[in-house]
Amino acid sequence: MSDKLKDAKIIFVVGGPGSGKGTQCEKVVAKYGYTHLSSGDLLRAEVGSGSERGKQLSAIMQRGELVPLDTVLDMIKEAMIAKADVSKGYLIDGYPREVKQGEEFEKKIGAPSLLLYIDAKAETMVSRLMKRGETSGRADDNEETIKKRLDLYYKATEPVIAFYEGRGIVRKIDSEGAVDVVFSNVAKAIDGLK
Ligand SMILES: Nc1nc2c(ncn2[C@@H]2O[C@H](COP(=O)(O)OP(=O)(O)OP(=O)(O)O)[C@@H](O)[C@H]2O)c(=O)[nH]1
Ligand SMILES: Nc1ccn([C@@H]2O[C@H](COP(=O)(O)OP(=O)(O)O)[C@@H](O)[C@H]2O)c(=O)n1
Ligand SMILES: [Mg+2]
Repeated sequence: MSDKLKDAKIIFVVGGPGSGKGTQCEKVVAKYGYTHLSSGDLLRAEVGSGSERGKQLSAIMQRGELVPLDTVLDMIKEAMIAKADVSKGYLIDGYPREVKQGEEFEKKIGAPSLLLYIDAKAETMVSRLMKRGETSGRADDNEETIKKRLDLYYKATEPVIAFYEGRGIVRKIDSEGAVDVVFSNVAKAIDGLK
């Protein structure tokens, strides 16, 4: 465990591609002042830098596959440490993607006190992502990659939720409705934290 992050309050935000994780995290930042770290955004920033590592990441992400665990975890940890002195807590969005990622996070950083499970139907997620793809500029917001991201989500990421359910820290949030309705339930889950 890292000293600087020893007592940090950590919330994992998990859900399928396009379920609305980023949308809800923005609202949590506005209301609670938490630090939002989207693993996908961190990776896209590395791709955008044009570095050699970014080029390798870009290819993996375009295929809808997972980048190596250590790469993502190091990026998250670095970003957390950079905010350690001012942060009230962290929203870790889009991580863990598989049980092993969660285990490594806990070894290197710390344990989450809550897992927000943002849940929407597959067809809802696909249609949101197709719509977002019209303007997002994201190379992975296309039909073929969306399908792979979804498949991988059900195979690798859903077991993460079951893993943390065993610890009683999962709060399932139905995200089929309007953004503000979803957020009222997210806020209830966070208010329940002590
Ligand atoms: N109707 C409705 N649309 C939403 C809601 N949340 C998000 N959206 C839309 O769905 C799309 C995806 O939302 P994001 O917040 O980017 O989803 P994400 O889970 O971060 O997706 P990834 O970054 O692909 O993992 C966006 O274009 C949003 O406008 C919601 O609660 N209700
Ligand atoms: N922890 C993570 C997060 C993202 N990624 C990669 O980054 C891509 C985009 O992640 P994201 O969280 O922004 O979006 P979704 O795939 O959840 O819609 C994923 O499809 C993976 O290729 C990863 O490998 N590991
Ligand atoms: Mg996102």
